[in-house]
Amino acid sequence: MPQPNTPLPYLIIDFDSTFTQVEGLDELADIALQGHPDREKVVGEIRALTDQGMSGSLSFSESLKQRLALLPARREHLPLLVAQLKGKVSESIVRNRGFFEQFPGRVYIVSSGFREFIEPVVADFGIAADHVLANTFTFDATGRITGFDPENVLSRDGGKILQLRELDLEGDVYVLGDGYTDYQIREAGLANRFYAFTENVSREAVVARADEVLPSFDEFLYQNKLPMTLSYPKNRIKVLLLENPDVRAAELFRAEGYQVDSVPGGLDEEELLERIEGVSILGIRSKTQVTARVLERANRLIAVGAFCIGTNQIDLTEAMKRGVAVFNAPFSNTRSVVELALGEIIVLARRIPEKNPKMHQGEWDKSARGSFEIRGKKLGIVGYGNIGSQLSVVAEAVGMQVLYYDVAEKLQLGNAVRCRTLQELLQQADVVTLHVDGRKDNTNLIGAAELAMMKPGALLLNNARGHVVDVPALAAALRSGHLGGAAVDVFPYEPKTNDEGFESELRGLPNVLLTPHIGGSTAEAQRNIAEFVPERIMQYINTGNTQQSVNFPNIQLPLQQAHRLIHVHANVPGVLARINNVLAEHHVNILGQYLKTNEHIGYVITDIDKEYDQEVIQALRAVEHTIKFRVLY
Ligand SMILES: NC(=O)c1ccc[n+]([C@@H]2O[C@H](COP(=O)([O-])OP(=O)(O)OC[C@H]3O[C@@H](n4cnc5c(N)ncnc54)[C@H](O)[C@@H]3O)[C@@H](O)[C@H]2O)c1
Ligand SMILES: O=C(O)CC[C@@H](O)C(=O)O
Repeated sequence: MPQPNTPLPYLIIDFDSTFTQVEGLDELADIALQGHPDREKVVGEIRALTDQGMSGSLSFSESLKQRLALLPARREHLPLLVAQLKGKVSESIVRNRGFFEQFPGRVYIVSSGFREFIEPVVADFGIAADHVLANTFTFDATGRITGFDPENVLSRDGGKILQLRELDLEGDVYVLGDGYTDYQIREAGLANRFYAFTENVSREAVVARADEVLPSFDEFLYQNKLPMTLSYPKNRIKVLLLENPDVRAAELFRAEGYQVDSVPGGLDEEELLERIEGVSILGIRSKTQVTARVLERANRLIAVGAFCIGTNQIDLTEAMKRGVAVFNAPFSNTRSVVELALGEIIVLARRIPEKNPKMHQGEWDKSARGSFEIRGKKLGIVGYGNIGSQLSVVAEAVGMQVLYYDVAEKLQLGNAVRCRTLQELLQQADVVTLHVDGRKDNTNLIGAAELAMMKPGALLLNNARGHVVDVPALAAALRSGHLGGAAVDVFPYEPKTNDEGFESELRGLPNVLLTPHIGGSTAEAQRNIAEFVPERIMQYINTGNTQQSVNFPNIQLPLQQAHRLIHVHANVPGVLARINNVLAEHHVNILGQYLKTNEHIGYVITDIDKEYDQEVIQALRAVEHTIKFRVLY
């Protein structure tokens, strides 16, 4: 690791809920009370006492005394506790193990917890026993923990202050902790700074007094320009989620340590322009337009997540040219759309959109007129991609004969028959269903001429994109009775929120089923999407893997013991050579490298074998035609 530029201050680090994610005594209570009939009640009481002691509402020594009195713990419980705590060290501390191993002499663990479990946990990080200042248990002859050594200064109120006085450290002292007793060291003038560590727990009273708040240890290292494993603290990564993706998405981003902001509904361009600065990850669905103007304003944007299939709402080329990777969920809601389409075919074939409102108005209209079975009927699928081809299988299973038309060569599933032209399909199908993508060229793919080619009484479904169908022409074909019905889920203009009204020429027409773009709106699909998209984005941020990005060259380089650099540049000759010259000039050896280009950009992942210094980084950033450069770890 590179050396810090200035002498390192002494770091006084609390153990419970700071070095580890949990309170040692709470964990011990859990172990000691296994099988105890009042386990939950007693553990709850112990936790409450811990909290009161930490926030300063109960004196520390009183809190400790009362907790130990409630605890039927024994010496033989301690190895179990240590093993448990080793698995619960705070994630950012684990991540920066190298820092502790490099500077063990500058770190003290000062804790009101107990040496018996602290010492073995921190030893794994190179922190020696004489840098652990903590209480010690007392035991009776049978091995039961009876209390604590009252001679130890840390068992008293203000114990940490007394301990720091005894230590008498020379030079700067910084305290990192989650409790009031940690802050007291600074208050007593024994530390230059107090950092409230909130990765595991955040106490209002403590945060209010802190010089700085640390959502992670990375943030401390970053602020103090100290060597760290990540190049950038995750808590500085801001996520903006629009259009209500499933809550799981925010949960996953938060669990990764990112800051998450959500705005229900969509934002129009002006509103998004106001919100986009400083955002690293933007999450949208089908409504939000990510335009060139938005991308220009997006000064920190790393990735856009489309929490849906369609990405026609995003200026993909502009995003690519600005080094912003876009990810979507290409098949998380496929099945939901297929099920909706199948339901719609049956519902239209039975003229339910007419019969259902009549029933609600008290009208009994029992008749078979215009109603038919779908068995044996011809289903024409336009766009035989993920949705189209899956619908093909399901429709055959209920006895339909499938025809399909696709501009690309596609694997023909089951007994489906390929049509060589759209016209061929339109002329034969009893039901036409659209599943083409939302590319601009597909605007008005189905207009008056195409509708006229359809069989009299045929049905049309559009669950793809609103602009694919010429809506006035469709309305005319329905009004004239040429078409027997239609189901439409997507519209050229869709309301921004549920508070906005819906206007369309299709309203009130016979046998027309209108739905508010809910093809993919099922619990299963939304959950799948909310897991799929954040996973892809986090993989990109953490490893550079762009597999399944819709606008970046797809690269995956296996992880290895190395430092990883990623570089996005304009696709002009010689950039890779220049990157490698910089590395060679700085005697940096390349362990692995993968470059892939497309018509606009080149994307290269480089693994190097040794510590990089700021000079190499600056030189790489300065390589001509660089769009984005990031050091991952
Ligand atoms: N209603 C909803 O809620 C909802 C949900 C999911 C997806 N969608 C939309 O459904 C559509 C299909 O999704 P998918 O996942 O199957 O996409 P996909 O990319 O897998 O398939 C689209 C297919 O359409 C073909 N195609 C494109 N233009 C064509 C044309 N003019 N004629 C014939 N074939 C053409 C492509 O070659 C491709 O095979 C997309 O527009 C998507 O945005 C809507
Ligand atoms: O949920 C959405 O907003 C869009 C759903 C669908 O059109 C998609 O593209 O996946």
